[in-house]
Amino acid sequence: MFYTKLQVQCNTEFSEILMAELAEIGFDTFLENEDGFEAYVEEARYDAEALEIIKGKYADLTPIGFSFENIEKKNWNEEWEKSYEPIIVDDRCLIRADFHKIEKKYPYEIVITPKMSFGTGHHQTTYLMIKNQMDIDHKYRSVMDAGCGTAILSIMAEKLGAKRVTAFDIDEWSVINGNENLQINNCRVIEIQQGKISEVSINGKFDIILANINKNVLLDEIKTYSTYLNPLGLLLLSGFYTHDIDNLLQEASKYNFKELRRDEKEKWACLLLQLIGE
Ligand SMILES: C[S@@+](CC[C@H](N)C(=O)[O-])C[C@H]1O[C@@H](n2cnc3c(N)ncnc32)[C@H](O)[C@@H]1O
Repeated sequence: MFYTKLQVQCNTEFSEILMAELAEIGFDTFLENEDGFEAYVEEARYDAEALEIIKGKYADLTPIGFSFENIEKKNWNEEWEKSYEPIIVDDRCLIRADFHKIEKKYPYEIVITPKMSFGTGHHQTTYLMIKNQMDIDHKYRSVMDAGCGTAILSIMAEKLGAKRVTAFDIDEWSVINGNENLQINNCRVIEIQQGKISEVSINGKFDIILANINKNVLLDEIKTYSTYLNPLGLLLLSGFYTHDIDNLLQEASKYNFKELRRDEKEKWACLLLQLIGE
């Protein structure tokens, strides 16, 4: 069997939406790389016309490049594994796929099977979230993971001692892939739902909310996060650039958040906020 491998060159802000569009036309594995991402589809399901429609839809919004090659299935796993490197966050957490050999033990280890869901640790924002989570006391805390992708942050939360994690994502692939990853990592306290915060079922309040989504969704939802946090609860945000920090802080200040810490990696930002009294 042959697969078509498509290399998509695009601005990182468009990766997520383009992956979703390609998933609609049969692509089922996505891997981010320096230029954008790789997408794979069985050759028989490759639909050049549908791809042209997607190209046309985004042509005026952003420059996008597509190049493709056909790969035989026997080489396909090899190809995919070659381009998926393990990640070490801060010398404390190893994020790897199950086919990677473990060469050194780290205090934390997360196994992620990368499919189409965002969140393998390769993106700066996931890296920043994991790094900052490791400095937050999660023991016996209740945690919300908004926009969970592969559920990588939920898995980290459980490994750090969280007593319950409510995770959700608008993307149904995230629920499927997230649950696979929960199994591989022997997680017990995480529940994943599909939908936005206003659509999923949420019980009680939380000590920590993790939200790595994007600037616009965060600006819209900061108010809602404040209603789900216990007093002095923590909100860890990423998915936006350093130049968006002031905008987010201004919105957060309307709902009694104060900044505890900021971090950045290659222009991507991460903010740790705390809900203070009225
Ligand atoms: C930047 S990825 C982060 C994934 C993962 N949490 C991580 O840190 O790697 C953002 C995720 O949020 C999801 N998403 C986008 N808008 C959302 C919304 N309004 N509510 C919930 N999830 C959303 C996307 O489907 C995507 O999986």
